[in-house]
Amino acid sequence: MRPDQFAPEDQKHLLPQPGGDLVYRCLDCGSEHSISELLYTCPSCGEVLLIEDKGFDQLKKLSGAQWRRVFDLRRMLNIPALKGIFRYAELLAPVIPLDSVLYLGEGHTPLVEASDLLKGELGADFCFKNDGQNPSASFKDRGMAVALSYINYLVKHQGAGEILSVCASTGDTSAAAALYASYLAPEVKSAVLLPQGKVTPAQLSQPLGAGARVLEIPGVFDDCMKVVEHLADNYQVALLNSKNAWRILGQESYAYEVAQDLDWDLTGRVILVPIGNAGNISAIMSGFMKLHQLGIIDELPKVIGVQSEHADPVFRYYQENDPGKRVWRPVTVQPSVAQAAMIGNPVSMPRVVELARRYEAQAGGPRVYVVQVSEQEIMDHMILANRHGHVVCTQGGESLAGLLRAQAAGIVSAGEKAICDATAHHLKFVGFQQMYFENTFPPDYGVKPRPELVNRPEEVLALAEQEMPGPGRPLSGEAFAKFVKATALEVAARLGLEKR
Ligand SMILES: N[C@@H](CCOP(=O)(O)O)C(=O)O
Repeated sequence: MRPDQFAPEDQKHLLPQPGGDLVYRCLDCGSEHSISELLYTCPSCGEVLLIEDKGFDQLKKLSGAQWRRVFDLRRMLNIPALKGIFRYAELLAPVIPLDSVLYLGEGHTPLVEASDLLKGELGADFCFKNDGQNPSASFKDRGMAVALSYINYLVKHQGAGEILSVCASTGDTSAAAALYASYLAPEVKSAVLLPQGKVTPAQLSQPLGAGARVLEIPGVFDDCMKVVEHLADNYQVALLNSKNAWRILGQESYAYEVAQDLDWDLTGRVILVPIGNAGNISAIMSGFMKLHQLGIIDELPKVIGVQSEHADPVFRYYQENDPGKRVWRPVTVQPSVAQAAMIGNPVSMPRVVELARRYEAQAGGPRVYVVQVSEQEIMDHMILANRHGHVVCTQGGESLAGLLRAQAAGIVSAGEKAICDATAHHLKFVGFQQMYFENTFPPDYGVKPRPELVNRPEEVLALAEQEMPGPGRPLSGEAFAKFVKATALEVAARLGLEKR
């Protein structure tokens, strides 16, 4: 619909107006810094930042019901800038005018209900939110849409010159960063740093295809991240990891979409999200808190972070119940099938600690948990989900495995319903499925296939005394008819088909 087709009283708030009073706020010393330049850490104390809207209370001029109506009506608009996550512009980055919004089709990924059979088998009530259905096939596109829209705004309206964006990545961030940056060529160029051999072939192909400089570094993601942080501290580059607080704003849209798709009713809902660099869980908590503060939702859902036992620093941190006694200790990661989350020193840990504290204060009690799962559980649950109609990556398997652990631990109770985050597209991680089906996992993963979950192609290649077609050697006439009949007979026998 066009804006002029809406009722006059609805037109007033239909199109977001540039506004807000955004500042970087340091999570440690509390100092405030202008957003006129790109900052990643506090110039006063070096801690990570969040972007805060000092004008947020102005949004309370509309009631929760009015905001719900605005966001619901915007669904009907055919304005590209509002088709994606900027539908929630006032909550994300209201300083960015619509003419600078970069929309590549991100957001509004589906909530897919688990089948009754799968729910019954697992004894759990849940759906997946398929964030693999974003343009570069992961949730990172949400964050990039805001970070690159802001860069676009700086270039278009603030006279910023050429920008080189950099990021470290386990595969998804680099794919998203390269894609969004390439849309803004030639003003924006992109370089990505990858831990050599620790990114799947599909993920490696993505930044290459988008024309980014791809630099492979020895070590793991944490090593690449340190190099990128050094670059950002010492050179003219735009850092696109979630250390960049604009990324966090974009990823809050996950929470807004979940709430909207559930008709803004989060009663008895539980959110399961894998933790890697910890930007996503930070964003999700922040997003739900904003909705709650504006009266758009009445209840804050439980948020459960999930980590593999091969990369579990956040889980370990929260093992200590007494907040005063918790000690942050990065870990050395082991090979993990949840490769996107194979991170031992997440840059957003200070955000997690602070936002979880605020979340629970706002909710009036415990609402944030972290559970740990095994590599075996991740693989088993990814495959189990996928053979019940889902398109779930290893991180999605991690979310589902986390749900079952959370149920066993009494964190999720009967009657509660979970939303499991499938963070990326399954096809990025098919190598792990193949290793499972072929039983070729290197021992350090600790994964053995469950026979009932294994699936292998069967060859129907050579039939006795039957001429078969080959590449560049098609059959024709009588020979082709005989081939079709003989092969169909063989297939029917293997499938146990009865003749009509
Ligand atoms: N899993 C990530 C790691 C970097 O995360 P970010 O959200 O801080 O960019 C990836 O895909 O690279």
